[in-house]
Amino acid sequence: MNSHTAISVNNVGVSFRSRDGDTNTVLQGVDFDVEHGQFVSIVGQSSSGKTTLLKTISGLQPATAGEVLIKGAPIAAGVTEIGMVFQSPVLLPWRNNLANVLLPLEFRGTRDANAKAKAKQLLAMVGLEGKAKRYSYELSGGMQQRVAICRALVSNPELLLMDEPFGALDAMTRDSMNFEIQRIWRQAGCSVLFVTHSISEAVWLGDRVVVVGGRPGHIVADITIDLPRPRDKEHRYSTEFAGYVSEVESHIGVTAGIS
Ligand SMILES: Nc1ncnc2c1ncn2[C@@H]1O[C@H](COP(=O)(O)OP(=O)(O)OP(=O)(O)O)[C@@H](O)[C@H]1O
Repeated sequence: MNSHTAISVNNVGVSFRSRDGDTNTVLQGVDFDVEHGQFVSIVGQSSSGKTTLLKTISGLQPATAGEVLIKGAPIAAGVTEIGMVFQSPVLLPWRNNLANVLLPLEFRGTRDANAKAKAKQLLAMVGLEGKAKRYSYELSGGMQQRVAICRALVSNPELLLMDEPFGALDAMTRDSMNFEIQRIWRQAGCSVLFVTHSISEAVWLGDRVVVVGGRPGHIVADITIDLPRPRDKEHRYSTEFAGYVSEVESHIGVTAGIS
């Protein structure tokens, strides 16, 4: 760990015990750091433990071995430093979009005089400035996911955890959200851990692609993606991009992608 390290995952293991007493070790010896402001994509076969890893980093799932440190401190102390976005936006239908964004501050009792302005500023950042008073049922899937991203960012988290955030969107919306999240991340200045089933999405977005594999799950590859930023469409058709996709595929153990 150095002064730029946002998060350290130190030799983490997670086991579950079934009702009949069997132990299922899902993760073992998971060890990696994320630098402040880095975008790290996580890929791996289904059931390899990617969601379990994100939950453990967020503190929702206790590690049975090792530890997770956020800026050098145990996660329990720094839980407000983390924002989460899931595949489903899970917005409360009786609250308008602005009130949904403000929700984490109300839960934590940290809503202050500037909160509303901050929430409005985030909605404007994701292109929803005119939708603050609208309700989730009035928005498209991509717009709902942008509100969920604002809700995750409203506490100025050090780390944004995203678990297949665009998995439920149609291909064209997903494509535009890929551009959006790149812009949002650069503006927000936080670190991102981004789980996806799409290898090309992982490569296109990531500073690194971390591959989880094996039984129990561990990190089988950690590949630095040395493509220029900001990334645009032409990078997806470059030889370098194709090379990275092929390298990630070889570590996952598939030849035709995983979704
Ligand atoms: N609370 C739990 N209790 C028992 N087993 C669990 C629990 N949570 C996850 N598991 C098991 O851990 C393994 C990894 O699950 P996880 O959801 O982390 O995988 P994943 O890589 O995210 O999968 P996918 O790509 O399909 O979403 C699975 O076998 C799952 O059944």
